[in-house]
Amino acid sequence: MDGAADGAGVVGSVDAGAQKERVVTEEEWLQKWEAGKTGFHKEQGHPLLQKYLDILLNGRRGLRIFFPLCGKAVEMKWLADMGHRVVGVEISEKALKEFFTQNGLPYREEPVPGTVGAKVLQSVSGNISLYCCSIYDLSSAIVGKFDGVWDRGALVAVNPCDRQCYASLMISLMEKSSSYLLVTVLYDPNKHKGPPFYVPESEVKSLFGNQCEIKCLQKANEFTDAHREWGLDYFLEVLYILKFVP
Ligand SMILES: C[S@@+](CC[C@H](N)C(=O)[O-])C[C@H]1O[C@@H](n2cnc3c(N)ncnc32)[C@H](O)[C@@H]1O
Repeated sequence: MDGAADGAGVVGSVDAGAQKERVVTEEEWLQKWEAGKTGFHKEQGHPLLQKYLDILLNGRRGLRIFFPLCGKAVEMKWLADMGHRVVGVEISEKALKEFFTQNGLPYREEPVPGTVGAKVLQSVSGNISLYCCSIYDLSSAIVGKFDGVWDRGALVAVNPCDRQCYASLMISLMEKSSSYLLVTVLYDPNKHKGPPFYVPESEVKSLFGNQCEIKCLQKANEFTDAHREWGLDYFLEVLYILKFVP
C-alpha cells in the first residue's frame, strides 16, 4: 500500500528518502509544548482507540497498558477509569502536569531509581504512572512489561534514524500475550518534512515483522485544512494490530 492506490483514492509511489535524515531534537518538542503548538493533541481522544478498544483488551481485565510518547493523551484516563493500569512516558513535564490538572487528578512526583534525573508523576489513586524522561531512558527493569500498547503519535514522532532502536525497545516491553495498536500516517513525504513522519507498511514490517504478526485494521482518511496548509493532497492514518508470533 506504500503511497500507492488505497481507500482514499491516492495514486502514485512515494519516496521517504527526503525524510530519512531529519532529526527533531527533544528541545524542539519542549518548545512546542511551551508555545502551545500541540495541534496533535485530541481533546476528545482518538476515535480509532474507541472503535478498536475491544481488540486491544481482548476480553482481558486489569491490564497494564503503555502509552509511549504520551503527551497529555486523554485516552490514558479512559483506560484507567475502566480499571486498567496506565503507564506513559513523555519528555515534557508541562504536558504531564497538564494531563493531571486538566483531568482533575491529584498526583505526586517521585524520582525513578536506576535513572539519571528521571521522575514519575503518579496519580494518587495509583493507577496512572507517567514517566518524565526520554523513552530511551526506560527499560523493562524500570517499567516492567505491558499487556497492551497504544502507539499514536509515537512511532511517527520518532526520528527516522531512531526507529530501529524504538521498535526494539517496544518489543522488549511487551508481554508475550500483548496486543499493540499502532497508528501510522501516510502522505507524500516530498511535500512535508515531518513530524509526523511518513511510515509505510514495508517499514512497519521490517521493524516488527521478525517478532510480530501484523494486521492492518483500518485506513482512515484524516485530511484536514491543517494538512492542506502543509501542502499535502492526502493524509491517511493506518491502524495496525501487532501480536507476538506464537
Ligand atoms: C506527536 S506528539 C503525540 C502525543 C500523544 N501520543 C498524543 O497522541 O497526543 C509526540 C510527543 O512525544 C514527545 N517526545 C518526543 N520525543 C520523546 C522522547 N524521546 N521520549 C519521550 N517523549 C518524547 C513530545 O514531547 C510529544 O509530546
